[in-house]
Amino acid sequence: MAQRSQKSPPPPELAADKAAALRLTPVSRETEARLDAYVALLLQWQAKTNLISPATLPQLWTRHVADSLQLLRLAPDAKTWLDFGSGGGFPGVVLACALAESAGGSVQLVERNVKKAAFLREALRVTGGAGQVILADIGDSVDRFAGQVDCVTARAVAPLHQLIGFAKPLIRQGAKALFLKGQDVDAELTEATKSWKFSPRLHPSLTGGQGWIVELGAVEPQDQSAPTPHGASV
Ligand SMILES: C[S@@+](CC[C@H](N)C(=O)[O-])C[C@H]1O[C@@H](n2cnc3c(N)ncnc32)[C@H](O)[C@@H]1O
Repeated sequence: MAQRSQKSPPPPELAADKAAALRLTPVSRETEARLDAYVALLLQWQAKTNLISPATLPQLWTRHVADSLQLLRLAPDAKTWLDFGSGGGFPGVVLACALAESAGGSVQLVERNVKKAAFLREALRVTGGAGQVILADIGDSVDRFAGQVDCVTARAVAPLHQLIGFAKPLIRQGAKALFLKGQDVDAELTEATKSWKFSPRLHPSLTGGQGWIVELGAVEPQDQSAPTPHGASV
């Protein structure tokens, strides 16, 4: 069970931001209690470790929590999730808090930074989130999850072409990919099509700004031996 927060209420600016976030992405009372515990821990650790950009702290709930929660409605039947480069826990810990309420739901959080992995473990412990932290490099660990993942996620970890390379074994086995991207999504898509054939669905972020979610259901490498329009091979 989530540990109910015994602290005083959040400062007024965070209370308004939290209300706005939960209007965008409503959650159960149980999930809200877990998220409260997570935010309290994150603010505590943030004082000594840089987990998120300090400039975004006043919008922690909308910029980070709701940004993460919005993925759930794009994969409503997904039970097993894998989050690449979870860092301070977005979207991985937020998803783990929400999935704790659904039977069989869980998230694997892959993070190579020792300190951040320790934070993620503590966040799962304090919130009772359904997940597990994997202290590893994505490239070294992803193969072992093929066939077991319904949905793979990443935010602010690597360019799209690299994320597709990491996720390819999972997507081939039926996983859906949901990658949170910013305003440079078009350039990233253009770059990725040099290496990969794919048909992305683009969802505008519910949290406003210039954010997008790139949804992928199938990827294949481009045929590197195909002749170019000038007759040379690439
Ligand atoms: C900019 S942070 C973003 C963290 C979080 N996803 C978010 O949106 O707040 C990128 C995180 O990905 C991790 N990371 C980057 N490349 C990785 C890799 N190849 N394997 C595992 N973790 C990686 C970094 O250690 C860092 O914690």
